Amino acid sequence: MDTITTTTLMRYKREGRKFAALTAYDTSFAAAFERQGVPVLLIGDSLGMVLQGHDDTLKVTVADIAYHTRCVHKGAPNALIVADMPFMSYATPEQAYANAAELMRAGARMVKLEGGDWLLETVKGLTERSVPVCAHLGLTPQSVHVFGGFKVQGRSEDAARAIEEQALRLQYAGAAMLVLECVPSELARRISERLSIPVIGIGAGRHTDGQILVMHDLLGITSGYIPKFAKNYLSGTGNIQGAVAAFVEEVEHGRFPGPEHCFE
Ligand SMILES: Nc1nc(=O)c2c([nH]1)NC[C@@H]1CN(c3ccc(C(=O)N[C@@H](CCC(=O)O)C(=O)O)cc3)CN21
Ligand SMILES: CC(C)C(=O)C(=O)O
Ligand SMILES: [Mg+2]
Repeated sequence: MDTITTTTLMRYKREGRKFAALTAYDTSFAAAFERQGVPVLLIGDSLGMVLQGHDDTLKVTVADIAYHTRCVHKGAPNALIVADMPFMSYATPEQAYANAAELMRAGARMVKLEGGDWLLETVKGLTERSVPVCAHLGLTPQSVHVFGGFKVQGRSEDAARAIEEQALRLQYAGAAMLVLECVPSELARRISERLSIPVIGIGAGRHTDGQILVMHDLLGITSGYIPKFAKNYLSGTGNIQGAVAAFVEEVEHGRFPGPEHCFE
């Protein structure tokens, strides 16, 4: 795989070429994902749930993400490696700068932050200081206790408009990419059309530029409640390489997600 940069993804977007993304936490899976042509790998703070067994993502530390970023970096030298900034690690711009530096030194090439307008100064400041930023709107799991559960966001007209306007302002502040999680498909379609930066969806319908899944959901080994947007690709293929290849293929051809994985 050629080295993937934000320029590559901007070109995919202009060409209308859909792309796959996966979470990754270790060298061996990262290498397998890169080999199957997954251009974007996220060291997600979902690791607090799928690796550490917590019931939310709030207990994850910068050291945890840095450790797993080092592991993924070794396995996937060419993928665009995005590291989640954990809960409260970007509460002020200064904290964000120090913690983003640690993740970049661990091998990240972009950091992801959850939130809207309150983050505009931080996004601008990080970008000016040479750290590419991916914004994350909609169901932002670090806010689960504010939302009162992992609930679809942007269902009302007002809430949808607020998310759309925040997406535009985040792009204007310098965000290089956007993750939209658990929002109605129509809202995600509108935002993906209005933004020039790549938009990656999870539970956000089929019209975003990219699609991301937590790798454990792709392999069907998530314990407990499985989100509606997840799809087990291992059951249909029988081996991990085949599962990843099937996911990439379905995303690139617009066959994933299907209506059963979306919120209307
Ligand atoms: N295995 C796993 N997959 C994920 O996608 C994921 C994690 N863990 N951990 C971190 C966050 C938490 N996420 C979640 C967790 C649950 C739902 C969920 O239960 N959603 C309901 C929506 C209910 C509604 O408001 O209609 C669903 O039916 O999927 C969504 C996202 C996404 N992330
Ligand atoms: C689900 C993705 C977008 C994420 O933020 C994570 O894995 O932590
Ligand atoms: Mg996350």
